[in-house]
Amino acid sequence: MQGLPTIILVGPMGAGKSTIGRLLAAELKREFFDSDHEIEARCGANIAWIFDVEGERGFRDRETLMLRELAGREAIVLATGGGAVLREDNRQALRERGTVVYLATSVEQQIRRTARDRNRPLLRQGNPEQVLRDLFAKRDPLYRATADLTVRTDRRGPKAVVNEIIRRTKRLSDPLDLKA
Ligand SMILES: Nc1ncnc2c1ncn2[C@@H]1O[C@H](COP(=O)(O)OP(=O)(O)O)[C@@H](O)[C@H]1O
Ligand SMILES: O=C(O)C1=C[C@@H](OP(=O)(O)O)[C@@H](O)[C@H](O)C1
Ligand SMILES: [Mg+2]
Repeated sequence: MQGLPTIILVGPMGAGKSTIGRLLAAELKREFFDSDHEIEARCGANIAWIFDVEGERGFRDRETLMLRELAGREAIVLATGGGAVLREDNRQALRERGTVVYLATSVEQQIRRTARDRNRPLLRQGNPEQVLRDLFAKRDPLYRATADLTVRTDRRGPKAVVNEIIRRTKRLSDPLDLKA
């Protein structure tokens, strides 16, 4: 086996994609990319500003271009934003280019983990709990349809989640390695 293919993390806000992606890349000695950070760097503005000025549609167009570009890189770890699975084009690009891992978590944990962050514009309109529940209903089937495997992140810390991702992605790439 030539090592693991690119690992792509999908899932809702506060599931831990950015945090776990960075740790996973360090553990695997891979380059790490976070599509939101790359969009911000290229645009010279933060996500909240892009939503304010260009609307969600403008952000999604930037996201689609960035995902296509990043998914083309070899053997990286890629953390996506929570809405990356909304467009069929995105889902296809992610599925084609790597092992996709759905980081799943409870709405209660999402609320705790996102409470202090001001850079998630979707959580600044209306009641965050209701917004997160509505997004879950719409997006959970899309995360499942895109992902090769699902890992829960609500009941353990990032390091334990990283270890489970490594163990399960190895098994996917090399099913006959019974030690994995
Ligand atoms: N498994 C976890 N256990 C505890 N806290 C976590 C876990 N994963 C992420 N966090 C914390 O939750 C917050 C949001 O995580 P983040 O990586 O930004 O999520 P995402 O990129 O999926 O929106 C951060 O403060 C992070 O430290
Ligand atoms: O769920 C979403 O639609 C979004 C999630 C955010 O990323 P995180 O999931 O990393 O918070 C960011 O891309 C943007 O605010 C939109
Ligand atoms: Mg993130």
